[in-house]
Amino acid sequence: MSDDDVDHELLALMRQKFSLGGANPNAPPETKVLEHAQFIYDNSIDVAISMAHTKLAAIAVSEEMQKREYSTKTWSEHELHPKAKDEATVNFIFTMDLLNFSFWSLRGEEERFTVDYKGKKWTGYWSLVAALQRALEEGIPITSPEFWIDGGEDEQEVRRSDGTATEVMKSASWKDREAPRLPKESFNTGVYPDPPAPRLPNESFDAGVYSDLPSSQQPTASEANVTANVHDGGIEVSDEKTFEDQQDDDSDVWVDALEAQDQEAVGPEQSPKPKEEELVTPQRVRCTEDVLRHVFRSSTNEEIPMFNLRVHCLREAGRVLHDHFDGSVVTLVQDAKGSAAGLVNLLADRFACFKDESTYETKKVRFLKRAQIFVADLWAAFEGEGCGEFNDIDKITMFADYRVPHIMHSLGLISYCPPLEGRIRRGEIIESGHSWEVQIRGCSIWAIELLRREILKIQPNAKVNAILLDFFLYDLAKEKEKAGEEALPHHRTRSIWY
Ligand SMILES: Nc1nc2c(c(CN[C@H]3C=C[C@H](O)[C@@H]3O)cn2[C@@H]2O[C@H](COP(=O)(O)O)[C@@H](O)[C@H]2O)c(=O)[nH]1
Repeated sequence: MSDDDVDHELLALMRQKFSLGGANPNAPPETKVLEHAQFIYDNSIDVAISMAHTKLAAIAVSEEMQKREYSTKTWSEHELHPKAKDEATVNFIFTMDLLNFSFWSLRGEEERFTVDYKGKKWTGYWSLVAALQRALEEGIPITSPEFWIDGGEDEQEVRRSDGTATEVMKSASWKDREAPRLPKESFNTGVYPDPPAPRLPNESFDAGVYSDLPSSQQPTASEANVTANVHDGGIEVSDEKTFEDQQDDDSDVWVDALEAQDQEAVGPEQSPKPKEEELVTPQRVRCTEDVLRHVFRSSTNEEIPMFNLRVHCLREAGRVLHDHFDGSVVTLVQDAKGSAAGLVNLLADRFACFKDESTYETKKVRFLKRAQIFVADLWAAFEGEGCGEFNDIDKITMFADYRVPHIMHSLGLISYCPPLEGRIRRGEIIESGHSWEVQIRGCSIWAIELLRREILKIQPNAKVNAILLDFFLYDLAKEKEKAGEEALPHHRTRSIWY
């Protein structure tokens, strides 16, 4: 064979080994999370999986899940989870999983971020769910993507004071809009009046940029990413708060205007009471930082961790949904055409704040925890139907956070090398992207896969997948935490990813 001849055998081998020549467009979507988890486990030196404990746990966990009739139905039985199978629930779950990270606190139970709702005090993940439910009850559309982009609608409904006639008024531009004159008491009901128009002309909003930042300060996509990706594979609160600083300025403007309005309302020369026939400005809220601080207010003096990055996640997601999915989460879900892996990949490709990846031994590895838990929550909330119907749901893995690895360690499924266990026991933070953090996350995903396989060996007809195992272990962890049965604390990483 001369040098010019093509060695077709070698080419076929290379194509097969490196899937060269373009991926097969008809191949079903894959997230590669489980493949990467196995790679991490095969190359891990600081985290181990005990097959003996895995076999024992397979018996205990499958028996307990059967006893509790643990299924997708369990999801909606939680007091705070939405029950309806409708678009509002799709939006609720998306909002929840957009912000579903880093609730742990260095403070004690009495001091940590806490949300009072329905007569109870909620912490951790449940504080987020409670805050969202509370906001909706207060009339704040916190689960609406259009609300997040802070530009508000171009149209606003203006009701007559007798509530009968309604006319839709197209506001020429936010700049021209009058600050509303609402009687003071409406403010106290927690229903916020519109803040004064931002200082930008409407066109800056139409340009699809954040509406309340002077264009000179708009975070470009890469800047926003840089803000969002301060650390490889993870994220920390960044100092560059051009975006947030501007938010502070705007909210000051609004607070000043409201105080002036209050003065007006309570000053000696009472502003004339609005005449009955006058139109009452609609009680519509805009997504300013003050409104978000109200949504996530705590009954202790610790604010919700990483508040600025949560605001960033909402703004980014609102803008991406507005620009690419006509502002609708349902459209986003439908674009995945019934594939769970496809929807996970869509989230990771389109939303920086879902792109939960890291590197291990110079190889890029994917965890995609919040993208996967969004699909899993949809599947469970809709019991596998409608927006929760996926033809490949078993491709979803365990969600690599800080809570489930914690219970897996206490069950003996995973164990840590002494230096790592010491670090965790001392409550010292492990940097996001650190090899130890990546090994804990990857080995936890792989351990759940081994547990699932062991359960199917003893019960071939068991209706179990990584999602239900994960949900069950999370709920079990919370029960043990409540009962004070925690041996080792969970590992601590401040990260937007989980
Ligand atoms: N792997 C995994 N991680 C989960 C959950 C959930 C809640 N899922 C609900 C839906 C179905 C289940 O039945 C649950 O009722 C929250 N988290 C994560 O934990 C952390 C919060 O912990 P703590 O501060 O202690 O509340 C944070 O990273 C959060 O993202 C889960 O299920 N699996």
